[in-house]
Amino acid sequence: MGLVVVKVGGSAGINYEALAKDAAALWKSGQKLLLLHGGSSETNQIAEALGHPPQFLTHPGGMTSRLTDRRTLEIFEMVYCGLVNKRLVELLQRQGVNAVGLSGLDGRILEGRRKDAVKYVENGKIKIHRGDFTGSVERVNQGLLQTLLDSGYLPVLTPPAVSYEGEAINTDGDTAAAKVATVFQAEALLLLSNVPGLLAHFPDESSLIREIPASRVGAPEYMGVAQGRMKKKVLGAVEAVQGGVGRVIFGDARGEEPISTALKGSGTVVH
Ligand SMILES: Nc1ncnc2c1ncn2[C@@H]1O[C@H](COP(=O)(O)OP(=O)(O)OP(=O)(O)O)[C@@H](O)[C@H]1O
Repeated sequence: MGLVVVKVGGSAGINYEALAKDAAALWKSGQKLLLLHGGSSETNQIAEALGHPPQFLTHPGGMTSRLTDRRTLEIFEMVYCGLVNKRLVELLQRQGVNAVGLSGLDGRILEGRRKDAVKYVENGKIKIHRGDFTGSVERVNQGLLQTLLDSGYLPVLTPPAVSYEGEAINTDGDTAAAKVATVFQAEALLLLSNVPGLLAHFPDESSLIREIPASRVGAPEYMGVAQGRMKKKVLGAVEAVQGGVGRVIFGDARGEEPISTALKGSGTVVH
């Protein structure tokens, strides 16, 4: 059995207990897993509560990202590395799985270039925001992850990543997961979120796209229907399938047995 990489989204509605239960059952049956997670919705809530509300930048291509100044980075770390990561590790430990929670900073697991200056659009004009702590993952410390897996530990990974200069950088979890899956030549990459999969007419859940041929996933008919951050998932899928990952599945993490259900082919399967 090959490795399955599972990215659990951080939008509202994720059933973490069901996810941990399912992961534990699969793990005990011998399925090697590597988990990554997000935390965007809880980060927004806690940033509000702490009086440093989230701000988002819209890039010239239409993609949006969180403006990450130093204070935002600290709040991001509290939620991703603290709250969400330890929640998942605890739930897995309760299920008898020896999970190890690590950020991309630890052991330089997820490494990339810091993008200090970010282009964004405001009132139709392109502007530059400086001093951002963001970047995308270019390298994965596969050796460390393999050592953990070989020793029977289930790695639970989270952003931030680390820059080549050693700074913490906010990075997109979906494309980071795609990078990890590619490096491992994983059997499958699951991108689980609070929707049934890629919807042709978001938010109409009955418009689920069931299957996408790997050669077509980057085409406008699919890229075009993904709005906002869903675009990152489609980009991640393109990278993974082109990089040799067996299949990518966009699945639902709100119900019972979310990993097994996705592996059985519900959701949107890219192969
Ligand atoms: N065509 C589409 N099909 C399905 N979802 C879509 C589509 N277009 C936009 N979305 C939105 O994308 C969201 C999922 O992306 P998002 O990045 O918010 O989630 P996540 O991965 O769960 O969170 P995090 O970034 O914290 O990991 C859905 O909640 C939905 O609102």
